[in-house]
Amino acid sequence: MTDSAQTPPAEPVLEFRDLRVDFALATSTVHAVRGVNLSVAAGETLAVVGESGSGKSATALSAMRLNPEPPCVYAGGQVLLDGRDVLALREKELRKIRGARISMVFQDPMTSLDPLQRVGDQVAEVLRLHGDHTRAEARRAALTALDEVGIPDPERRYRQYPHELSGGLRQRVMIASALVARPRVLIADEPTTALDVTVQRQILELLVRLQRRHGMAVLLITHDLGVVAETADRVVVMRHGEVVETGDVEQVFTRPAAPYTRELLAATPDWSPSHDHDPAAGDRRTAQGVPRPPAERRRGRRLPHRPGGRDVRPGR
Ligand SMILES: Nc1ncnc2c1ncn2[C@@H]1O[C@H](COP(=O)(O)OP(=O)(O)OP(=O)(O)O)[C@@H](O)[C@H]1O
Repeated sequence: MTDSAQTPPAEPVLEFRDLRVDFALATSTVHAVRGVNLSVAAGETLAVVGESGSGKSATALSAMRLNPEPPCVYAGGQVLLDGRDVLALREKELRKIRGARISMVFQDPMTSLDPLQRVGDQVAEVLRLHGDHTRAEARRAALTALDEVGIPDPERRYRQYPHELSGGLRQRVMIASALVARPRVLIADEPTTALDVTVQRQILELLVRLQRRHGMAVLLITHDLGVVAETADRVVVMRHGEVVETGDVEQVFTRPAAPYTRELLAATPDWSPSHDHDPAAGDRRTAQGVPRPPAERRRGRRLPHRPGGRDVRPGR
């Protein structure tokens, strides 16, 4: 979320170099990621879009070496986090960086939160795992994190279990635990897909705010081109495990170079953020969570209005 016109490109925090990821199945091998190169700098949001099965999640999970092995085989390339190849680290070293230097928010917090543990303790545990925090310090930091992600009455919520929270609050808890250790990189894989309309918007606004405040590098995986237009600095378009196009969001959306990007944009004629939302009209575009951007973003990033058409989730 930088102004790329004014700020020179910063050093990448996370860099994928010719990454190749295979899934070795019983009768065949899926070449899920076929030589992907991309990088994200501090304070930057890079969106990854593409049809279902194009290798977005397999790429993102590689940044934490989280693809299940087997069947996953890292068949080539590097994933450099602050210059160190994550794929060459031992499990013990990986545990140190996961959650501390790089963390991830998934689509469904119910699968990531422990149903039997109080949510506040789950946030505090990240610090207990990674730092030399006392129990009291970790608790205080967790309360601050819950407050920062906009959870009202954090003292009370701290003691609750995941099932006692709404989907939106659970996603906020996930974001709090992803960010409590102040990672350099946040990976958000369809972070709002499971949420309802207004909550989607709130969560995206929250991510934008936190990203700006902490200057993290954000890798955002989404099917929603409206979200990309509003929140990302650059975009990578993937297809069949390869990057087909990459560039500044405005440039890619207004002057797409690859035929596939043009198809993707044509299949989603309503991605422009310049529409007004009318919930009564059942606006599917907004139903996928286009956040209302801060004023300066609206000024800087207004993209051409494309009247008509319905939003189609590419590849879905
Ligand atoms: N754990 C796995 N085991 C076997 N195959 C997998 C596994 N994970 C991914 N794949 C395969 O790798 C390819 C890329 O999948 P990936 O999940 O990265 O796509 P995606 O672009 O993130 O899709 P979606 O948008 O639907 O999440 C697909 O063919 C998928 O079936």
